[in-house]
Amino acid sequence: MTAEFVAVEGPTGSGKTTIAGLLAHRLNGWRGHEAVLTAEPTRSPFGDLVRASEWMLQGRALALALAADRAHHVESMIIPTLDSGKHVITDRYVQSSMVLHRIDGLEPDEIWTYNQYFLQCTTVYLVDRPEVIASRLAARSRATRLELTGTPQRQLEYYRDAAAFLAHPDHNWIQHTIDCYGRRPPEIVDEIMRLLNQDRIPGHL
Ligand SMILES: Nc1ncnc2c1ncn2[C@@H]1O[C@H](COP(=O)(O)OP(=O)(O)O)[C@@H](O)[C@H]1O
Ligand SMILES: Cc1cn([C@H]2C[C@H](O)[C@@H](COP(=O)(O)OP(=O)(O)O)O2)c(=O)[nH]c1=O
Repeated sequence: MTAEFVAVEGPTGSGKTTIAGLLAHRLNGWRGHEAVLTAEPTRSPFGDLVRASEWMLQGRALALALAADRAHHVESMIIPTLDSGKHVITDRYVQSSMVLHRIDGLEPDEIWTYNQYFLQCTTVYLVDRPEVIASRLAARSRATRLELTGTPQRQLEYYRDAAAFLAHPDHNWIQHTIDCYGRRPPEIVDEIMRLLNQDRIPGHL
């Protein structure tokens, strides 16, 4: 069995960071492989620069900057970690770009051209009621530019479009949508584990 590459996706405030952390813990040792948790934008100096530049970089410039950060992430961390036999769980990946840079004014086809060559993964989409997500965002002390621009409804809609796009036979990504409404994080992780156990996941292609 090869190590698995799993992305946790969903609107801001849907629980990605919480679930990705718990999932990495549960995947540690699964099928005999350790698990490594990572995130995008990366915690590298370049990822930090991109995150800090979100108010200045917009549209195409931001999408290209995130794609550069992702290229470095895939080449310098994700592939070597999978090659060393460890599962990789990332908090955000290609689908975040498909949603957030669309909110920032780009067409999906353009965003895809910047992302089409990246290593495919198994994607878990977290969805919840827009009002639940909105109430979590309202409780946050800080918001990024894109969080202030795109409503939870719009992010949910664009995530559905991204899932449909990547389900096309030309792309054929393995994707699961988890309805988190009224469920505690450990239950959500149980559901993800059940789905991963069911999959014949190609993992590191
Ligand atoms: N299933 C859940 N039920 C209740 N609260 C949750 C759940 N998942 C996450 N939260 C809480 O919602 C907030 C946003 O979660 P977070 O993981 O930061 O979301 P994201 O990374 O998608 O922005 C946090 O305060 C977290 O504790
Ligand atoms: C991965 C990714 C993130 N982003 C943005 C979304 C957020 O505003 C920011 C990440 O902020 P951060 O606070 O680090 O993460 P999160 O919102 O998941 O808790 O980067 C993009 O614009 N495009 C992308 O492809």
